[in-house]
Amino acid sequence: MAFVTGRLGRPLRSSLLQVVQLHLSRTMGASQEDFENAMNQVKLLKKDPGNEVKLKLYALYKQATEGPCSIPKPGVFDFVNKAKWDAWNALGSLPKETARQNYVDLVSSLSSPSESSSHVEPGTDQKTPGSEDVVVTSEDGITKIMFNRPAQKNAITTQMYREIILALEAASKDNSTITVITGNGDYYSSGNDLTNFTKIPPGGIEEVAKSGAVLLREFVDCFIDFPKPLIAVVNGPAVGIPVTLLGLFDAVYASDRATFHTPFSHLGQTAEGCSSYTFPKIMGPAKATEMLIFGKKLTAREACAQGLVTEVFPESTFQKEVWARLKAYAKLPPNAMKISKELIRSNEKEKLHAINAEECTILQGRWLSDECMNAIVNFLSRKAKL
Ligand SMILES: CCCCCC/C=C/C(=O)SCCNC(=O)CCNC(=O)[C@H](O)C(C)(C)COP(=O)(O)OP(=O)(O)OC[C@H]1O[C@@H](n2cnc3c(N)ncnc32)[C@H](O)[C@@H]1OP(=O)(O)O
Repeated sequence: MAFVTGRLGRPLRSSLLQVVQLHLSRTMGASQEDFENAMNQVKLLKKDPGNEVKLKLYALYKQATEGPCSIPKPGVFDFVNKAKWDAWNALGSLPKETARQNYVDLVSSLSSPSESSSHVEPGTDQKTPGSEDVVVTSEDGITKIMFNRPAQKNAITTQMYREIILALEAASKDNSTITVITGNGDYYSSGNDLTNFTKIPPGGIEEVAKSGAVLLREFVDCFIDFPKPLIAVVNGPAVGIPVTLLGLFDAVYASDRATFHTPFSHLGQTAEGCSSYTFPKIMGPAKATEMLIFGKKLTAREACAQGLVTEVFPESTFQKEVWARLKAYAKLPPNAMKISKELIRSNEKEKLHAINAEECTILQGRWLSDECMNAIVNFLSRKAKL
């Protein structure tokens, strides 16, 4: 840890790079060969991935091969080309290498049934085969999206953010009535996988920060816009983004073993998931400050007293009680529930999108700060037993 002290800046960046060398096994960006393989895989997809995904693939392909969209915008009645142009243009100045990597990741999440989190047939009772990092099942009117990296405390990789986006998009349209997010193992989730920051593309750390902010914004937007009742079944401790997102859920059921921790200042980071707005609204600014600025960890009962958690259950009966209750809720008329959710949430949506955008812009800058790099180097050094 010698290299994390003193005045930072360039030396710290090179320290981060040194630590990153220890984590490089999974960190190389997609090669041209990976990209070409992915293009071939797309042609072999057994199922039509749907228009939204096809537009994403088109946009990423164009960005990866031609760079930012610079062709004239098609006319309003040229619906197909306008949708393609919009999708490409929305990628802004995303670097070619990142687009290539995102394309490869997206195809890999689609191409094998055991890999995709979002390919549960709508309305069917089935489990996604295989043991992947995000597992989606749909049963008894409930679509369950489960973090599934128990050995890493369900830390969320960039691939998982993308899979959850796809899973939420699919769940919003499937036949289920309610959607649940939960974790496998002893943790709900330990938040952003801090090794996400070690995948340094040719554009450097600036590019990591930029593409991270784009991904985070898209991820949180999906929660803001999710149309059905969204329930968190918090089976254990939660750190970082899985905590902040709770303000966008419709109900939060927690085991009495769960804890809620947002150590952003310790990490040189700032609030996300719209928590800079939802937390003060839910618990008042003073309690929100203790969590979001001072990193105070709450027990499940404290979080319930603050209004962040709906109800706490003893660990011994948690799963049984919560799922029995959710199965009963899932039998309620789906349209009435969706309309009521719309009534409760719609007047906040625009504001939440603006807050999300602002939080992501601020975080993009934070990720480049010495404070943040220092914290990540510290974590990686401990992990690498330096
Ligand atoms: C696209 C980018 C979007 C970014 C969004 C912004 C999000 C911000 C956040 O979420 S901030 C929160 C980040 N999370 C953390 O800071 C938690 C870090 N982890 C820990 O502090 C601890 O691991 C712990 C308290 C969660 C658990 O401690 P312990 O019980 O002692 O277990 P281990 O530390 O041994 O963990 C087991 C194993 O898991 C790995 N791991 C756990 N959490 C993370 C993580 N967040 N990122 C990466 N890896 C994690 C840990 O390193 C161990 O791995 P190993 O066995 O050493 O290989």
